[in-house]
Amino acid sequence: MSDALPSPLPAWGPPVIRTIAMPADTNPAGDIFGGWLMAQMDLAAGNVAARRARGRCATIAVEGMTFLQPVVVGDEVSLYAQIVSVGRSSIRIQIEAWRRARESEETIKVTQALFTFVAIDENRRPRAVPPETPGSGGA
Ligand SMILES: CCCCCCCCCCCCCCCC(=O)SCCNC(=O)CCNC(=O)[C@H](O)C(C)(C)COP(=O)(O)OP(=O)(O)OC[C@H]1O[C@@H](n2cnc3c(N)ncnc32)[C@H](O)[C@@H]1OP(=O)(O)O
Repeated sequence: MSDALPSPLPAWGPPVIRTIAMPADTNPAGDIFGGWLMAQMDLAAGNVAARRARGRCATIAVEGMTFLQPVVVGDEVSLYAQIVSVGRSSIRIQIEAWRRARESEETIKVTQALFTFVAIDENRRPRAVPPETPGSGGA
């Protein structure tokens, strides 16, 4: 029998990014800066979008950005992503960030948002997202 604690993590597969919150990422109050978390979410979603679109993508919108719990220095922060839908040139991706305190197995959802990316060409104009291929992601 396993001693592992039950985990409510999203069933979206492994995190796209896992990183450690560092002192340089704090706001004046000493907690982790929300802008740093948003940047991590943008990076994670952008990585998923670029993989699905097989090339460059630009963030066009962020909906429902919600900060549920604070993150503190030393936390392990994991970014989970799921493609929600794919349009002609756009890809919508749900992102959640979860924290794990350094010396705990408890994981807590700290932020969530819906990012929309547009696949762009070399002139930064929208291009069609190519058909899905094995390994390029869902939806
Ligand atoms: C060289 C290396 C490459 C590979 C590298 C891989 C690395 C991977 C990791 C990096 C990960 C970092 C990721 C950071 C990504 C940025 O930081 S990007 C920087 C911030 N974003 C920007 O500067 C974008 C600025 N905006 C623009 O340039 C233009 O709006 C765009 C994006 C070119 C779109 O042009 P547009 O004429 O407005 O587009 P339009 O044809 O009207 O609509 C296009 C689509 O967007 C949808 N749309 C339009 N407005 C909205 C809206 N408000 N909300 C939702 N959807 C909308 C439309 O419905 C349409 O969807 P489809 O029907 O085609 O599916």
